[in-house]
Amino acid sequence: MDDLDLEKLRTPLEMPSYPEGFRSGFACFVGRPNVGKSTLMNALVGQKVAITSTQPQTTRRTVRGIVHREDSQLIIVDTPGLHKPRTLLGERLDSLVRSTLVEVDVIGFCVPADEPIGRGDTYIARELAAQRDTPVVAFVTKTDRTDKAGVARQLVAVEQLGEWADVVPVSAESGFQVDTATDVLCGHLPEGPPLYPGGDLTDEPEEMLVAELVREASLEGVRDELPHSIAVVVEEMLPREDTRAGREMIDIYASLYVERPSQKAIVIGAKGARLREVGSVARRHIEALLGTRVFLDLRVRVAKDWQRDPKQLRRLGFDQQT
Ligand SMILES: Nc1nc2c(ncn2[C@@H]2O[C@H](COP(=O)(O)OP(=O)(O)OP(=O)(O)O)[C@@H](O)[C@H]2O)c(=O)[nH]1
Repeated sequence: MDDLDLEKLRTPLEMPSYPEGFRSGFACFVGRPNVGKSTLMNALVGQKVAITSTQPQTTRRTVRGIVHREDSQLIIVDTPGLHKPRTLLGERLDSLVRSTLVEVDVIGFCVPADEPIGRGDTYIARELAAQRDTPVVAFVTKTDRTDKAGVARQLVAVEQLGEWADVVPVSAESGFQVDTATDVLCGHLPEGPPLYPGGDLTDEPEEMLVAELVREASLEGVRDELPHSIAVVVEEMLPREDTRAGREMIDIYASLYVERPSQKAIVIGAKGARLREVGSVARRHIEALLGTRVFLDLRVRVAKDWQRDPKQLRRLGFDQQT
């Protein structure tokens, strides 16, 4: 698991030259679960680097997406939804979010256009008011889900929630204002050289991205309580020659951890049908990500109550988040 040390990452790359007035720095999106933070980050970066799901609270990791512009470089840190902690895992996520907030250059506060503002939003707005030194841009997300009047009403409501550097309506789905969102965030970055090489879209290790794609596939269509109980660990990624096709391929061995035997049965499905489906969906996404053929071996294991057990959390890679 990635320990977030933005200061270390601020060390500029040895770049031969970069335009005068170049801006670079870090942004993060906050908002209650399911408001579209990960989807917005993916839209800005132009590639799927954070997993998204219709289930709330699916984002557990800090994934960085990098947006490259002629005149700026925006590094996006994806945070889990800021929410009141319920489990040990929840507490660790919350402290991760808080430590991220003070280290970034600009914060994007997401509120969906199609839902009334609720207690979750006002709770977060209050937390953000405490970040006086970091500019906050409020994004009214998912504008495609309502009409113009609805968006306008939400813009006014969000204005009244706090003091924002800007308020920007955006739809990651239709692409509406996605470029503007980048412009506005980049406008709040300090002047400085690029921090990452040109082509990189994320600095997340490949194993982590692969694990997230498996987890995303495993969440499709499962009941509400299961998503929080699944963790995925990639055990091995072994490149080898595909002798029949005469090109490289990768064998990937991954474990899906659940908390109880009953959950294991759900994930595997009747005669293994669900797990096979999860494997084939995940494999397609992983092949697209890695640009090579993949053999994917998935095992489902039970790690009893891992969300509440510090030792299990450590084993599953959640220890460095605090
Ligand atoms: N129609 C529409 N749906 C969207 C848009 N952005 C996100 N969604 C959907 O909203 C759901 C939640 O999106 P996520 O990006 O996972 O939300 P999140 O805020 O990162 O969620 P957590 O990980 O729970 O914090 C998914 O089903 C997305 O497809 C949008 O612009 N338009």
